[in-house]
Amino acid sequence: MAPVYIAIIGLGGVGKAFLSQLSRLSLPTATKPTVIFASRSSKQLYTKSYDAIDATNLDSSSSSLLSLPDLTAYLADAPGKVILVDNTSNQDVADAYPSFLKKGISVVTPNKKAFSSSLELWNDIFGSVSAQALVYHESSVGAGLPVISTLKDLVATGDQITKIQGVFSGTMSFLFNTFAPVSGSGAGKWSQIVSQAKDAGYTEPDPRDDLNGMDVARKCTILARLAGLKVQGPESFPVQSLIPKELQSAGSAAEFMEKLPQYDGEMEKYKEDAAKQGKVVRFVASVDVANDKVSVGLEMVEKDSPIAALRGSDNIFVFHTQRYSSSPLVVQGSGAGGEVTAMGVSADLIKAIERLS
Ligand SMILES: NC(=O)C1=CN([C@@H]2O[C@H](COP(=O)(O)OP(=O)(O)OC[C@H]3O[C@@H](n4cnc5c(N)ncnc54)[C@H](OP(=O)(O)O)[C@@H]3O)[C@@H](O)[C@H]2O)C=CC1
Ligand SMILES: N[C@@H](CC=O)C(=O)O
Ligand code: NA
Repeated sequence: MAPVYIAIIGLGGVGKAFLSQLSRLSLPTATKPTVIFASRSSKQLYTKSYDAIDATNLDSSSSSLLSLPDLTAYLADAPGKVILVDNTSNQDVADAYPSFLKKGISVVTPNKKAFSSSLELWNDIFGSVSAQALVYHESSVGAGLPVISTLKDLVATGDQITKIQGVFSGTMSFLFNTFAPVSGSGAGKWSQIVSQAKDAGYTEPDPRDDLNGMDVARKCTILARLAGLKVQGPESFPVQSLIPKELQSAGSAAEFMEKLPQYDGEMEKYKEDAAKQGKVVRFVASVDVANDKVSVGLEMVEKDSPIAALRGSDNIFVFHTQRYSSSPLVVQGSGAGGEVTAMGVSADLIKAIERLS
């Protein structure tokens, strides 16, 4: 059997957790993968002769930097099957998936960018998939929760999706569950809780990508496309941003975080408005397949609703389908963080290896 090689791009919160899970994967010895390439934004580690590398040594590496086309050529010439694990949120890497796939390199990733940008890129990616070049992206929605696989199974077995709704962001869930809990007055100011979410590894590399609603909009785009809607992209439907107007053009993420405390009052107002109605405010998403409508934004929800009952960084995905019409299929649990996201990536890797073997 040909050896299986892995190239890992991105060793941040998810990448590091993935690396530690990789050493414990339950696979037959003959199919155990060998890591031949690892990179961060300005470091790469590999050898010309495709030797096994120790990715934990990446920071002391002096390997010369390969461009994405050079990396594609390097991996395409490897003497075995190659799986690229993209643990970045980088658009350029995502844009290169069709080139990797066309060269027989499979892709496993939690990166949402490739699947939620233009429909053209989506079609190019899935048009480039073959028996030798697979794509798995479970953790791009709901981290390791079985959301993509469940939706694909429903569709592949002939069910009709009517609507998918819920809380699709670990960051937003944590923020509102902490800031506006069902009982009590909340555990701090909005900006402090945003910092906690960032420190816990729930946010995107730039937390503004969560707060502007785009992370949830990207997940909705992926789910909508898998459910059969031709959504053009995350900007083609209404998305509510929680970024204060005055900070929309703030420079760096650090600058944004520094100024955010000045606008804590805006979120207090939402909390108070909901409390006056005996409700709590939550960031809710809806992919209404039957009516071809997608929306993302704040809603006042009843305190005894399943959405209000979420804890920590939990997500909830409620699938209403033709089969699950009287009682929806619900997927719920921790929806962000390095370990649970890496679990989805590692499980995808196992599936890819099993299918390639
Ligand atoms: N964290 C979570 O809970 C979840 C994350 N995801 C997705 O997982 C991915 C990773 O998230 P996370 O680990 O939290 O993010 P981090 O910011 O912690 O890590 C990102 C990593 O990508 C590297 N990187 C960025 N651009 C490039 C590039 N062009 N070439 C090589 N490396 C690059 C960074 O390098 P450097 O170290 O040099 O900065 C860093 O190591 C994202 O797509 C995110 O949306 C999905 C579900 C949940
Ligand atoms: N930033 C995202 C990470 C997972 O996709 C979130 O908070 O859900
Ligand atoms: Na998932």
